[in-house]
Amino acid sequence: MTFPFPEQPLPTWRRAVLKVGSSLLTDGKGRLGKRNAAALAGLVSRFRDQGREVLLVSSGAVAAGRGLMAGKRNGLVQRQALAALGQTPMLSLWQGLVEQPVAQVLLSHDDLRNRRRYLNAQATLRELLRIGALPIVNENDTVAVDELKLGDNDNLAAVVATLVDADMLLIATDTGGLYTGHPTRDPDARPVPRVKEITPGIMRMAQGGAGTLGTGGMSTKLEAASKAAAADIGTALFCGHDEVAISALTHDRLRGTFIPPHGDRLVARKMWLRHTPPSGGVVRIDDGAAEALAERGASLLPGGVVSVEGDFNCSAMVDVTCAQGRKRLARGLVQYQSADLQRIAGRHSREIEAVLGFHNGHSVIRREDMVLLGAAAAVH
Ligand SMILES: Nc1ncnc2c1ncn2[C@@H]1O[C@H](COP(=O)(O)OP(=O)(O)O)[C@@H](O)[C@H]1O
Ligand SMILES: N[C@@H](CCC(=O)OP(=O)(O)O)C(=O)O
Repeated sequence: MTFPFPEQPLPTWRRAVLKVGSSLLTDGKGRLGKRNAAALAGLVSRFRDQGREVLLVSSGAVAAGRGLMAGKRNGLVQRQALAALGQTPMLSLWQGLVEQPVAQVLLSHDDLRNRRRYLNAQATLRELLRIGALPIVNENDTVAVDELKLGDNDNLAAVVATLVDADMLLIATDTGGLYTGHPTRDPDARPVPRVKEITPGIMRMAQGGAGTLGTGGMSTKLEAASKAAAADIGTALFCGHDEVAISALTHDRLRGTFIPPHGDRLVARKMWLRHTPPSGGVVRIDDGAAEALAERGASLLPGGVVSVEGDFNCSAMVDVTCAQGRKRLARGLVQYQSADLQRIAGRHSREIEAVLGFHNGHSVIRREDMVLLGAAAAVH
């Protein structure tokens, strides 16, 4: 019996990388299975309805390839062939479960070491998010020989999170999160809900590698969390087959392990936002939006905008105030210039493109581009 994880609040985020490993995508016979993927695809869709962006890092190509061929094939070149065979079935599995179009992105170490290719990968991923596709990233196993391998998809997910400037790394596992010892083999193993820092002692808790299908297991998840924390991205480990844990995430609650970011980047960014010169522009918002900003740390959506004052460009620093009066609630960088913002004020985010003929994202001011002022700042 494994002990359950307590529920805890999870810092709100706007763009996340969700990593799903082979063990969650295969059935008992090692074939590609739909059950867990369906619940996780549902989670991706709910995040999208909430106006958040998600990229998927999905394993399962080798397992899917193995499911198609009889006999054992474990050498490098055989795994590469299995990955090539299984890549399309893995992608089709996801495409059958989400409404948005899925986009296949295969990366290798070389792509990320070369600055031009790194920037190209970054631009493509951002464009895919902008047009509403679901990027599904996997290692390009077919060309990645051992010394050029990124290694495993947990570490790849941390690299992708940094690449797209995500503010959360969500790693689904086949167990509840990190335990003090192996969850099924060690009867004394207890849940670890929060890890402040990945020390050698914490690494020792993760024993052995993954099962026969994956390459990761818990130790690569901790390595990935450590990389993400250094890039100021928090990591949440949760059970990818526990419906309650999955649904909790849509309310920014975690049943699993949280590894917080180191925090320096956020502090520096908030400082910078606080001191960026104003453009003179004012965005007035209704009470619901004011509450969402202060209580839930949400981005400002066009639906909450009541009126706009002043002439400003996209990316200008504006004051966010109540609908009446001059009380300043926040300041932030706008995604739309004043004339466009006037036209989308009060509208739903999904109407933006129809009204303006283009789309700069769901938000008027993204969470990471905003700093709360006065009493509201005390909450977030
Ligand atoms: N301390 C630990 N806490 C949790 N899981 C651990 C620990 N040590 C080893 N493990 C193993 O790691 C597995 C989690 O990785 P898993 O989700 O299978 O990986 P992948 O995503 O690579 O398929 C657990 O099921 C367990 O077998
Ligand atoms: N690229 C491989 C997965 C490698 C991997 O890291 O697997 P896992 O440990 O299950 O996340 C594949 O698609 O099968």
